[in-house]
Amino acid sequence: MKSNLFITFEGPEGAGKTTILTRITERLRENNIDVLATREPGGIEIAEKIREVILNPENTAMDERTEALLYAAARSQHFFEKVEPAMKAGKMILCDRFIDSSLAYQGYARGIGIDEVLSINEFAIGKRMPDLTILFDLNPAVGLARIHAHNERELNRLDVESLSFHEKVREGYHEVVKRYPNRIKVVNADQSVENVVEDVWRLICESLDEK
Ligand SMILES: Nc1ncnc2c1ncn2[C@@H]1O[C@H](COP(=O)(O)OP(=O)(O)OP(=O)(O)O)[C@@H](O)[C@H]1O
Ligand SMILES: Cc1cn([C@H]2C[C@H](O)[C@@H](COP(=O)(O)O)O2)c(=O)[nH]c1=O
Repeated sequence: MKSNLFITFEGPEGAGKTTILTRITERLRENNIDVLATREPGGIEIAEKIREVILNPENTAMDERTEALLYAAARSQHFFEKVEPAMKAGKMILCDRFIDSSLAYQGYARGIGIDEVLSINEFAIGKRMPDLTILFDLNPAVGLARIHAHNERELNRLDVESLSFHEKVREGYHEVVKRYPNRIKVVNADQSVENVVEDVWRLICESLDEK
């Protein structure tokens, strides 16, 4: 069975993407599937440097178009340096965020426009889209409360946006789902970690069966 699927995890802050990605990676490896787990923005040196610029809370003057272009630049470097070669080597890719984050955050919530942000991303990565995207759907207030309660990482420039911004991000994701109903599968992220892992595992197995 071919297992070199490109799978992305999407959703608002604190939805559990990183937690579940780690658990699913372990389970895939136990099943002898060769997996590359990576993240955006970042995943390689140049893109991690761009991440520091985008997410630094001191960069309050950053224009929203600059922000969208920096995410697209980091994506281009990460995709061609790391993701595509790994896919060609037969690996399954699990990527924590990808293009749909840009469509929801910059395109919809920032108000640049989903089509406009799509077009700069088409310049960055061509028409390469994931085989499967899992949207971790959650009330953003719940996700933000998780981040504040656990206090595991510093808050970044996007985390500290208003609750209404994060509510728009969620709406933005649902607009993006309407555009790509076959690719994006929605999971209820407001349940136990175990239940979310099982829902995500089932979706990945279904995609593998279809391949
Ligand atoms: N299903 C869950 N129920 C309760 N808490 C959870 C659940 N999933 C993850 N968490 C906790 O919520 C916090 C955020 O989780 P995680 O970092 O995985 O989210 P994320 O979606 O990757 O967030 P971000 O995009 O903001 O980095 C962590 O402390 C994690 O332990
Ligand atoms: C890829 C991408 C990300 N973002 C935002 C979403 C988050 O607020 C941060 C990344 O932080 P995380 O802890 O790694 O989830 O960046 C965005 O606005 N647009 C994008 O394309």
